[in-house]
Amino acid sequence: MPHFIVECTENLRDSADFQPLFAQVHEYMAGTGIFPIGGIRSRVHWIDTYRMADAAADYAFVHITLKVGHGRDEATRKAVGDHLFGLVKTHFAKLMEDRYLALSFEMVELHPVLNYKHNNVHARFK
Ligand SMILES: O=C(O)C/C(=C\C=C(/O)C(=O)O)C(=O)O
Repeated sequence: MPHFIVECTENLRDSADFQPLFAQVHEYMAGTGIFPIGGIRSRVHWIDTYRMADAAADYAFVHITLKVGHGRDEATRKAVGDHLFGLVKTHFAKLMEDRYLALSFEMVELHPVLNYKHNNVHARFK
């Protein structure tokens, strides 16, 4: 972790290109100096079964959960969240002009004790 976890409706599969967004997210997070690059992971879960609003149009949504370790103060987490949601909004700005789309983002702190890690990627960046 941190985990940048995207839930995205299947109707965006051809138009939402996540790799450029992930590259920006990783670059920013690593650049803050408070997230170890070897722990940053991003992924998309495509959702093929959903209902949105009145289901009367081809609505789409992207919900992102960022899970981070315990201990960073709220001002720090807020600054990170504000920046990341800004990247997300910019990434989807054109699509937002063209179709119905709901974007949302939340940051979740992992439990200070019940959070288990075993990761040999960090050594590569030492
Ligand atoms: O503390 C956490 O679990 C999340 C985290 C970093 C995690 C790793 O580096 C890892 O799983 O190897 C964080 O910095 O928020």
